Amino acid sequence: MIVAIDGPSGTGKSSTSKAVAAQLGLSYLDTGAQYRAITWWMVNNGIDIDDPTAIAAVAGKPEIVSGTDPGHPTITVDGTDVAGPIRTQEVTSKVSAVSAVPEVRTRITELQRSLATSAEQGIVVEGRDIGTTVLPDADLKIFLTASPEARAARRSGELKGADVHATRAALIKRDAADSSRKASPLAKADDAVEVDTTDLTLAQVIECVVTLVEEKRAAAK
Ligand SMILES: Nc1ncnc2c1ncn2[C@@H]1O[C@H](COP(=O)(O)OP(=O)(O)OP(=O)(O)O)[C@@H](O)[C@H]1O
Ligand SMILES: Nc1ccn([C@H]2C[C@H](O)[C@@H](COP(=O)(O)O)O2)c(=O)n1
Repeated sequence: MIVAIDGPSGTGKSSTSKAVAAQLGLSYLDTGAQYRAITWWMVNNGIDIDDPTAIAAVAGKPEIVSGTDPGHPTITVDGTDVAGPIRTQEVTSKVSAVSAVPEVRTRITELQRSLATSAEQGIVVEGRDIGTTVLPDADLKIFLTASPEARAARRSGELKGADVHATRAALIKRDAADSSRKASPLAKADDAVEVDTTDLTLAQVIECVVTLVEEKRAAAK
């Protein structure tokens, strides 16, 4: 069972995917963390983020390893645990530029496909282009949405004290960059089920996705 969960930032992809995977005994892969990890490496190694040619030239250098246990997801770069550093404002503001470079996407997509095919019990993979490009044959594709207001309120709650208007503007900017890049943009696959989470609690979204997975499993028997 391969489940692809895509959508803009703050729609609940990570929280939902982790919980669904844990509940159903599946592995879990946060592909955004991989793009953040390669961005962290670029920043740490002084690569000019505004120079796609410079990024492309070194895209194959860092070794990125993702742990896929939904109860304890991990991410390392060249053996260093970067779970904390990849969530800084600096990385968040630069990740769209780095992830738009085709050589970066080719590299990370290979990693994602290899992890998905080696997950013996199945896997929930979340990101922006999983249903359209990375795993177009996924058994179930979900596209989560939510209003910018709801997403900004969720993120501001997480980043205690953050201004909700600035948070809303930042996530709209990142979504626009992720949706308009040439290489594998953020998009809903034609055969994805769209779930608008604006007025749903996280528990309701998890229940909805678990039901969709169980229906797929039953239909496959
Ligand atoms: N339905 C919901 N109702 C209320 N809060 C939610 C809901 N879904 C997620 N959240 C909260 O919103 C925040 C963002 O959720 P999450 O990180 O899962 O989103 P995401 O889509 O993975 O975002 P990103 O793509 O930016 O990583 C978290 O604090 C999470 O607990
Ligand atoms: N499949 C993916 C996943 C993520 N990205 C890029 C675009 C996002 O802005 C960034 C960080 O993702 P997040 O941690 O917020 O989920 O990574 C992508 O291009 N493709």
